[in-house]
Amino acid sequence: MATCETRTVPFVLVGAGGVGAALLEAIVGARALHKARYGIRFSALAVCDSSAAVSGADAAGGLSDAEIAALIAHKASGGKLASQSGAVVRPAEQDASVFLESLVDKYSKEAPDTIVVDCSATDATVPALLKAATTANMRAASANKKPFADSSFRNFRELCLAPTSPARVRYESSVGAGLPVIAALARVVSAHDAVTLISGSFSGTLGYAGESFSAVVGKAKELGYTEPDPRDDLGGVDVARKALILARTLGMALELSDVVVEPLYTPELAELSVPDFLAALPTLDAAFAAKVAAAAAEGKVLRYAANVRPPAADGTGGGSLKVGLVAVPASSPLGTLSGSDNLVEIYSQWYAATPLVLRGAGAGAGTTAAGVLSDMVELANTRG
Ligand SMILES: NC(=O)C1=CN([C@@H]2O[C@H](COP(=O)(O)OP(=O)(O)OC[C@H]3O[C@@H](n4cnc5c(N)ncnc54)[C@H](OP(=O)(O)O)[C@@H]3O)[C@@H](O)[C@H]2O)C=CC1
Ligand SMILES: N[C@@H](CC=O)C(=O)O
Repeated sequence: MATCETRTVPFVLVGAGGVGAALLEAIVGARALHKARYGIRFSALAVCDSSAAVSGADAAGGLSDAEIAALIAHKASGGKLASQSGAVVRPAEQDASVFLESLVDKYSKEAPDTIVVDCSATDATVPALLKAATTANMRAASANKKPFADSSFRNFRELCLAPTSPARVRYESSVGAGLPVIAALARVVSAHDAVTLISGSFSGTLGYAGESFSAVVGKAKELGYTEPDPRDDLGGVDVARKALILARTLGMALELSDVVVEPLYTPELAELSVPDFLAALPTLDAAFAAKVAAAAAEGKVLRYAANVRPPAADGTGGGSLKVGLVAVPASSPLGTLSGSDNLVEIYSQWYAATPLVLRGAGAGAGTTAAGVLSDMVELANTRG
């Protein structure tokens, strides 16, 4: 019987919170499948949190599965990686982006086919991801939206739209978590099927928007759906980033400031710290409940919806991005969403009367990590 050699695929993980830990767990759980089906074994060369990087030294130069399990337990108990023995601690005065870029630089020399995986929620990863996207055999996968929605379309173009990029950079979980939204859109784009509209609900947290406001936000936070800073969710910025990422994937040269955003909280609350902000949320309950009741009186429900409208095929109109609260019929596709479900409808030349629809869990550490892992397998399988 022929034996299939197993190829080691090294990676560096930035971010060891809910999604990062779920990813490590999923990688260890998928070892037998990855070996049998793809002939690969992922090896964690380093894992970073906001304080430090820990690296491994098993036969493939990575963390052993026992070390990964201990790291996950340490993070779950609220620990910092800086307290782990052998950790490379980021000096307090060093900018996080410099620390991460120099780490990626080191591995670009020691293990040139490393995949840099971003499961953090910081834009400090931009230089590290750009380095991975533009260095010989390196690759990048990200659940983090910020680098893809940052202030420079130029960065996005270098990360995702350069001719070599589709095989080098994946950011599937940045929109709709594990739902293959970017993959579906990329196929539509590659077939020159002009997209006329992308619409739906792109927030797991705000999918709950029909119930008691503060209780629902608290529940979403407990379930790990909210951003590390939940004001990003409630201010609409998280959905705006997702809309922008979809627009940029279509090639639209837009910035976050081009998105028309309707926040769900008042400007005074924006000034508060996160704990004070969460404590103040019940003050919004009565006004929100009144909106829910007004919609219900017309057989409607409230949803936080997004619309990405590209310019018309004849070049007229600059295109528009809009996210905000809408009242929709309770029986409509958007109206029947529940829990953390997302709905993404893509209208195009070939999906004109009936859109291409992706619907399902749009938040949660497990499904988000699954999307990242699938990105990593694709990157490992598409080496030049
Ligand atoms: N949760 C979800 O449902 C989804 C999340 N995402 C995205 O996934 C990402 C992670 O989300 P989640 O796991 O829930 O968030 P968490 O807050 O649980 O984890 C974030 C992690 O990033 C680390 N981090 C912060 N700054 C840095 C830095 N400078 N260098 C290295 N690591 C850093 C944190 O470190 P420390 O532990 O020290 O604080 C933490 O480990 C986010 O970008 C989010 O938008 C995408 C889709 C769905
Ligand atoms: N905070 C986000 C997480 C996924 O992107 C959400 O609620 O959808």
